[in-house]
Amino acid sequence: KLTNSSIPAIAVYFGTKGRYEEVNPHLIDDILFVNKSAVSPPAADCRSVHLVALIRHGTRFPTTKNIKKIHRLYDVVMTEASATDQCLSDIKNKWPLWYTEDMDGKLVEKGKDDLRHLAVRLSKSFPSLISEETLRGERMEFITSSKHRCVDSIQAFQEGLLKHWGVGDVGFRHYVNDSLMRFFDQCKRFVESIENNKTALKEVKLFKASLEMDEVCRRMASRLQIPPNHITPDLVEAAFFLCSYEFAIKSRNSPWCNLLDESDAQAWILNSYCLTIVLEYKNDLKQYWKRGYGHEINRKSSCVLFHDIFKRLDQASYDYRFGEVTKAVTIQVGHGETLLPLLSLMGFFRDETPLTATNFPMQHSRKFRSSQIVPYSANLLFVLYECTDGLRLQFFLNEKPMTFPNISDPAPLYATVRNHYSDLLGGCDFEKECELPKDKVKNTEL
Ligand SMILES: O=P(O)(O)O[C@H]1[C@H](OP(=O)(O)O)[C@@H](OP(=O)(O)O)[C@H](O)[C@@H](O)[C@H]1OP(=O)(O)O
Repeated sequence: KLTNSSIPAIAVYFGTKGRYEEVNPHLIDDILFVNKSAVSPPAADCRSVHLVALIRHGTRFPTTKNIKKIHRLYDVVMTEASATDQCLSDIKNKWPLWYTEDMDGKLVEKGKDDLRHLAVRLSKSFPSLISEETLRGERMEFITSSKHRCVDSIQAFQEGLLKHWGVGDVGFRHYVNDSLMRFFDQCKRFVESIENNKTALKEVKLFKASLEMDEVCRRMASRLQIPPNHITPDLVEAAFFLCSYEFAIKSRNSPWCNLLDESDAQAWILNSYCLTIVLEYKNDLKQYWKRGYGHEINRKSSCVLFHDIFKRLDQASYDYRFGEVTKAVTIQVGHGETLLPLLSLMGFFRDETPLTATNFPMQHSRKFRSSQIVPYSANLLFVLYECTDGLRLQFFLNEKPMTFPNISDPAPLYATVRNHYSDLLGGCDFEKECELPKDKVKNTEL
């Protein structure tokens, strides 16, 4: 078990490379703990009848792209750094470079545990829905993205349930559905205008060339005693990622973290030059412009998933009115890039001022903070309850109840939620939104 001193002070800033435990710190002491009052029905006369869970895969290795950057950083530090402090000596003498390119984003053992434990907690939270009986009655469905880390995650989730229920193999199945869980790959407009368009992330590029980032590079160069122009933003980021990966994968507070640790962090925060918060912002800029509010197509590419979720809720609500709810649970596993567009489409974590390269100093209290929203095994839950006055819907992010944007009731009537999203429900057509603009179609045809 980790003690507080083995948790890097900067772990809450790791963004999409952060541990789930950082957003739910009570899990550090008891990974199976469930806050019963947070997940209990909204009123005594309510009973849960349907649940849709959208889950990000668990802790994973770095992608090949980032493993290459880690190797470059290691080479520079080993050949050029001349500082004489303990931190550098630990890196040079005690830290073996163990990342290889074939690890490419695969799920790690801790990642399997993330999903096994989440499965147990969700079963404890919603015992009448996520139950052996529901499973045996074929009222539970498992859907995943085709990526190895997601398939391995859904299998770990199923293992967690079996162990919790104390039963042997029950012939769990899962369905791969990339149209739903990797909609971004199939949305031509997104691929053309964001993924393959160098200018789509220009704010990220500009921020990498900003004064803040420049200062961050200079500070790291001076810490290592390396000529300042030899430390690039990519290398500083590699050190940040290394600290986060070592911690998430191996639960180690590695010497790379000490390199980033600034005892005078508070003062630097005031100056906007704290290494960690600058790097956190850089990552949030990527998420914002690639998966969030930055470009409309980011959000709209998730229309297909949005409709699928409401189709399931509608079906449950229809069944409820005319008999018994047949399907009880859908568990869907995907990526950060599955969850963030959907959250943005639904209006969560929207800041009045867009995140840009130049307004970092005024974004300290921004809502769009990926560390809080999409750590490994992040999850969105839509839970439908039957209550005396009708069906009600509750939304949870990372097992904590959240209100829908502009609806104050924590568990509004399902009809109210449908009404709130009526424009999206009546439109938001994936095919239409994802069509290439006419001129682009011509270009590709030529
Ligand atoms: O910066 P990396 O290479 O880790 O980016 C990954 C994505 O990770 P994220 O930016 O969310 O931290 C990864 O998302 P995940 O939820 O599956 O971890 C994504 O699938 C992958 O394509 C990488 O994106 P990129 O296009 O290389 O930036």
